[in-house]
Amino acid sequence: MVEFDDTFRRQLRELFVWRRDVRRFRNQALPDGAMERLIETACLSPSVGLSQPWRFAIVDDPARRRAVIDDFKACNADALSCYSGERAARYAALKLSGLEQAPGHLAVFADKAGDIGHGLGRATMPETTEYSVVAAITAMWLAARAEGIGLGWVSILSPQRIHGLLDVPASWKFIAYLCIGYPETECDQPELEQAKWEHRRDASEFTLRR
Ligand SMILES: Cc1cc2c(cc1C)N(C[C@H](O)[C@H](O)[C@H](O)COP(=O)(O)O)c1[nH]c(=O)[nH]c(=O)c1N2
Repeated sequence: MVEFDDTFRRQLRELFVWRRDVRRFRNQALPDGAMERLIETACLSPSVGLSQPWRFAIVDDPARRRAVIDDFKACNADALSCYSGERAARYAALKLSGLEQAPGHLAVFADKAGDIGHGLGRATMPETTEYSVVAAITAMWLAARAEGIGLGWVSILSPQRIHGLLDVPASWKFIAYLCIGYPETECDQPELEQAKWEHRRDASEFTLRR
């Protein structure tokens, strides 16, 4: 039995406050085993029916990394073309991935065909497979920050192209591409808020009582 005290709870709260989506990385390699440790922690996450549907591809191959960066550039140019005027100028000024600098590249998938868990909880809500993988990514995000390691989620990518260029099983659905490394700076405010793209709102704005 483990008990958590007030000091721990305060620190845990600080961890939530200081976790950031990181796009700017220092030129410093990750220590040996860090990526594997983060994956192990992610695998402690809840999953529907204990299905453990998370699948990981550590991307070290320079040609594959380059292809991911090229895909990001193409998708980001397409995204920019959807905005106009001042919003387009703001979008163009944002840094939306640290793919070029991050020492660690990790693609995360959900196995839609795995029979671990025997289908429990998924019959009426098959999307709970993907939800479980997102829960694991959130755990990894926080575990990384607790070690001073930054994680940045890149979704400005073509799932089909990423799937193809990483040559993973057909049943794996692409969920996230993560950049992992040491952040240039630490901050308690989201970068998109600093850039005045969007601001954080109070929890009461998102909560109904019924
Ligand atoms: C599913 C999903 C997908 C993305 C993101 C997040 C999540 C949850 N975020 C990061 C996102 O912009 C960031 O979380 C918010 O701006 C809040 O900032 P903090 O995470 O609190 O620093 C993100 N950021 C970015 O620069 N490029 C991207 O492609 C994405 N994609």
